[in-house]
Amino acid sequence: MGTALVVYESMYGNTERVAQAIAEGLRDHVDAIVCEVGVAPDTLPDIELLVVGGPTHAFGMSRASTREDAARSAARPVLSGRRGLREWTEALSAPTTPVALATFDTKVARPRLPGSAAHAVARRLRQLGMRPVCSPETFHVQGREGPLSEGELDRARDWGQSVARQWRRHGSSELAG
Ligand SMILES: Cc1cc2nc3c(=O)[nH]c(=O)nc-3n(C[C@H](O)[C@H](O)[C@H](O)COP(=O)(O)O)c2cc1C
Repeated sequence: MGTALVVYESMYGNTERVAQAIAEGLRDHVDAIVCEVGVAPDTLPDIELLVVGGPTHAFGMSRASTREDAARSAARPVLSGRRGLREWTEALSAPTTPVALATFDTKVARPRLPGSAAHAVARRLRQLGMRPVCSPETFHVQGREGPLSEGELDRARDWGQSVARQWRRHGSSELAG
């Protein structure tokens, strides 16, 4: 059984908490490492399952300008101010071995806005040859800086378990096809 890597972007810590909960769920089935996007590797040797998530900013993945906006209003330094999923995936090399994929994002619960960082990053990673095992998933926060809506960490743990189960069911060879 190979290793799973969870890469997250987070300004205020909400997506980071979701990523940690997803990794807990994954670990019922597979070894899982969690990595903040600023220090995520640009190649993926030995990774069989990649789980990627970040906050939805301006209907998609963050940009330098939206991260600056996020930092301006924050009481503490933001976690992923320097590099987001967009910049990481631009630097990422296409894997030479099959990599299964699952993506998630966080969004405000209200108002319900269109757009999704999870869909956007999935599109980019599919272009690098990765194969999604499930649809992108969204977890909700109560306001721009959080907190997470009630029950979202439990849902994230369950989703992590379900991603690992679907990955095992499909098998990496079929996903590579
Ligand atoms: C600049 C900026 C733009 C945002 N745009 C959206 C948006 O288009 N849709 C949405 O649902 N939430 C939006 N949000 C709310 C973020 O999704 C929310 O801050 C995030 O889920 C919190 O996660 P984090 O603590 O990991 O950064 C935006 C937040 C910021 C700071």
